[in-house]
Amino acid sequence: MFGIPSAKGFDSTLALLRNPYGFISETCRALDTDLFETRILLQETICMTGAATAEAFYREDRLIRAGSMPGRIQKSLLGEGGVQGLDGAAHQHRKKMFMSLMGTERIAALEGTSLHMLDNYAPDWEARNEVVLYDEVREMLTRAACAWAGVPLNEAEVATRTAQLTALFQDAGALGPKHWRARLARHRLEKWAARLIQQVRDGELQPTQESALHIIATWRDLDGELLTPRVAAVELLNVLRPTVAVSVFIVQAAHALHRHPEWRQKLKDDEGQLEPFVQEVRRLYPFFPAVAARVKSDFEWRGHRFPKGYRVLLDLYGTNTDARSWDAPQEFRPERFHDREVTPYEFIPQGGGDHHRNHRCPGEWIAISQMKAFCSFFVNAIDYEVPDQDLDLETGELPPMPKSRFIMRNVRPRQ
Ligand code: HEM
Repeated sequence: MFGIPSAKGFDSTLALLRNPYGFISETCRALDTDLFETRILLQETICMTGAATAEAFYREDRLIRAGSMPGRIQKSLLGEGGVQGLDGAAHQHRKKMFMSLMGTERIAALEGTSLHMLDNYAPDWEARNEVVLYDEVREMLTRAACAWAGVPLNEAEVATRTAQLTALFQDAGALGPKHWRARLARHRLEKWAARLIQQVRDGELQPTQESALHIIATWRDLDGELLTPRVAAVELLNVLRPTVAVSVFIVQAAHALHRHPEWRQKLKDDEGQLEPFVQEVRRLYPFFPAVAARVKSDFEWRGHRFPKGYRVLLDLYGTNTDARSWDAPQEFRPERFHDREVTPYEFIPQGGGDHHRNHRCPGEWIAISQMKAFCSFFVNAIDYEVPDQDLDLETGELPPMPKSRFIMRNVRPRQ
């Protein structure tokens, strides 16, 4: 049996914070390995990258999620008691609730709602000299997500809920006041969402049967009990927050269209190119750096010993850009998806493995369909200019966005 190689130094927390998308893969390359041991937040941690390690990571009989997330991420981004921290039968049962929201018709309904929003917003964009795309899309997706989920949202609330839902994914990983802003946003959103759940249970609100609000408010866990209002609130936010977060992918897609203008014409000529284009954005633009689990009991993998209780981090970004799986991995080449079946372990921007059995993101179809709808709108429905601005991705931020948030000027309908 071989020991797992160790990273230099006593603790790698700072190195990871400084370089969240490169630390694991670069350390692996330096050590000529695909996994190594270190300490993160003073805890023994095994970091891994690449498709083979992803396959090992999604062995849920060996690696569990309970207690794997740092408390500060739970108190801001994820909330407590939600599906992310469940294991085994309890996880699979709760996951059914999310998967039941993802039927083809429901995904199409959300896409239709967003397209309707775009039609409503476009005349206003035309009337203004400039628009900041990220701000517009976040607000549109807040409206669309709430409408689709059966959540009432009056006009006076839109700006506040948009800002709060954004704080959950944009400020959670930050240090200092931004992080506290995310925690405050979570506190307020959970109170709001718990009240909605209670109103449905009391018959004061009657969202449609297929809406997320109805399904979550009436879901029963394996013990036959309704979710507590607080846990149901966490799960409702597990639908609203990430749907608004798709705005990041949409801005990244607009950025890719700008940096690779030849793709505008390709997308116009052939809508079959939309899917490879958005898949390449999801592969190459950084979003979530890694996911975490914990070793359930000692096991061996390829001769390496994984001791019980160790935290394990799987490098998502490094796996999506691993030269062992992808030719010229740092080049933007949507055509690589034309004739390629990807395994559930080499292309993992939203986690890997099986959607039903593992913790893989149930929202992948939403992300893909929303990105396609917005890209199609950008190339077929409007013309716009992209004025000089700082379009470098701000890698000190999680997720990285262009500093300018992508300004569009002189938006007009396509003739
Ligand atoms: C913005 C684009 C999105 C990204 C980058 C993203 C990313 C992720 C990642 C990395 C995971 C963890 C996978 C793992 O632990 O193995 C995850 C899980 C999850 N995502 Fe997403 N996601 C996105 C959109 C969505 C959407 C639109 C929804 C729902 C409407 C959603 C709901 C969830 C839920 C409920 C989980 C927990 C699943 C489980 O623990 O079984 N996500 N997502």
